[in-house]
Amino acid sequence: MAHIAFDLSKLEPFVHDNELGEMQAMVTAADAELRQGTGAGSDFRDWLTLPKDYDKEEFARIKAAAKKIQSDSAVLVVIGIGGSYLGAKMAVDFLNDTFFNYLPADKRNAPQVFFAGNSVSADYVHDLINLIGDRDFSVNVISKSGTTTEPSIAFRIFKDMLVKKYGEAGAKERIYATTDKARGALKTEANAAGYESFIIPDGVGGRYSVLSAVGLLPIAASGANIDELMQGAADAQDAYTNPDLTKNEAYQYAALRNILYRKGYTTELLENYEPRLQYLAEWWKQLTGESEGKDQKGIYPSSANFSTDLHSLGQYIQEGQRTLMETVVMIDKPRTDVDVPTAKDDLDGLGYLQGKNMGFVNQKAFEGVVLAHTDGGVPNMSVHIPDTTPYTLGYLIYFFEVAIGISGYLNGINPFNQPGVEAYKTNMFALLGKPGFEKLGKELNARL
Ligand SMILES: O=P(O)(O)OC[C@H]1O[C@H](O)[C@H](O)[C@@H](O)[C@@H]1O
Repeated sequence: MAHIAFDLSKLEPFVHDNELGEMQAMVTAADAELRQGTGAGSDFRDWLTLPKDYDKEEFARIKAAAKKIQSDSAVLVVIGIGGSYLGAKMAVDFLNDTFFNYLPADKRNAPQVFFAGNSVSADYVHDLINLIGDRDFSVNVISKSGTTTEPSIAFRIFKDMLVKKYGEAGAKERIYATTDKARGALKTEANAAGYESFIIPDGVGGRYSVLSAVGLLPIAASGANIDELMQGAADAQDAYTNPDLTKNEAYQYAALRNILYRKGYTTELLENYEPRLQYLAEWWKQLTGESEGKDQKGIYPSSANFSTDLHSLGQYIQEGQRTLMETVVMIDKPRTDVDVPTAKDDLDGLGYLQGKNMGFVNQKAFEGVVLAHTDGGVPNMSVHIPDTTPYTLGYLIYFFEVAIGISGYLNGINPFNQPGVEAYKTNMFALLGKPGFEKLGKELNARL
C-alpha cells in the first residue's frame, strides 16, 4: 500500500465511472514512453531512478559539507532560480519549524537559510546583505547551465562580499558550487577557484532535481534528514511502477487531471491548509507549468493557501468562471496541536469548540470546503499525506514527478524541455547590450 493516499471520491459529479478505465490504453502508452524512453525528451528521465541510483560518495560529501556549514556559518545563502531554487526552498520550509529563520540560533542548531538569485531585485540583495551584517556566512551557488543571469549576478555580489570578509582563500572554503559536471561558466569558475563542487546529473532537468545535490545540500544544512528523504522517494519509486490504473494512484492523478482538462477545467489549483506548505505549490507550479505548458496547450498551474485564501480567492473559486479544478495536499496528522482554550464566558461565541483542537477545526474546514467547492462546480482531488516527515516529503516529491511525466505524455507533449523560456532571455540580453545581440537590441529598442 502506498504511504500517501490519493482521494478521487469527490469527482463523482464530474467524471463518469467508465472514464478512468477508458484512459488505461493511453496511460499504458505514456508509461512505455516514460519507462522505455520512446517518448520525446527521453534524455531527461534519470530522476526516475535517482532515489536509488544517486551517487553515494557525493551524498556523503553533501552531509559533510552541511555539517561544516552548520559549524562555521550563521547564515547560508542559497543562490539559484527555478529548479535550482524552488525544490530546496519548498523542502526547507516543509521540513522545519514555521519560523525557522526567525528562531534564536540555539533553538535552530543550523544556519538561517536565505535564498538569492531568484530575482533581479536590488532591494532584496541589499536587504539580505544588511541582514547578514557581520555574521559568518557561506554560499551555495546552484545552476545547472552555469550561465543563468539572475544567479550569476547574485553570486558575483556575495562572492565579492566573502572575499572582502575572509580573503580569497577563506572565501573559497565557504563557497559550494552545484552545477553540471563539465559545462558552463560556473563549472569553469569552480574548477579554476577550487570550490567544493556537486554535480547535477545530465539526465535530470532543473525542475526534477530536488533530490540531487541541488536540493540536498541546502536541506541537509537546515538540519533535515536527507537519508529519510531519499528513502521515502525510493519507496515511492517502487510503489508507482505499475501502469495498471487501478493500482497506481500517481497515474490516476495524471489521468484524471487530463480527463478534467479535456472537459474545460484548464486551471489546476494546488492547495494546502498549512502555511509551511506554500512553497510546495511553487515547486509544483514549475514542475507542471514548465513540463506541460507548450504547443499552445496545457493545464495552467496555480495555487491557493487555505484557510487564508478562502477569504480572498474563495469567492472566485466558489462562483467564478468554471474552469478550475483543485488538488489539495492534506496532512492527516499535523506535527503539533493547539487546544481551543476554555473561557469563563462565551462572549466570542466559540464555546462549541471548547475542548477541541485546531487540527480538528482545520480538518472540518477542509471537509467543508471540498463539499462547497464540489457543489459550486469545482472538481476536487486530494492527496493525503500522513505527516510532514522527510520520508513523506520524499514520497510526495516522487508522486508528483512521476505523475507529471505521465501527464505530459498523455497530453502529447515533450514533458522534459522548456523552449519557451528562452524568448524573454534573448530579449533581455539584447536590451542589456550583451555581445552578439546587437542587431536584435536595435530592433527591440525601436519598439519600446
Ligand atoms: O539551473 P539553471 O541552469 O540556472 O536554470 C534555472 C532555471 O532557469 C531556466 O530558465 C529554466 O527555465 C528552468 O528550468 C531552470 O530551472
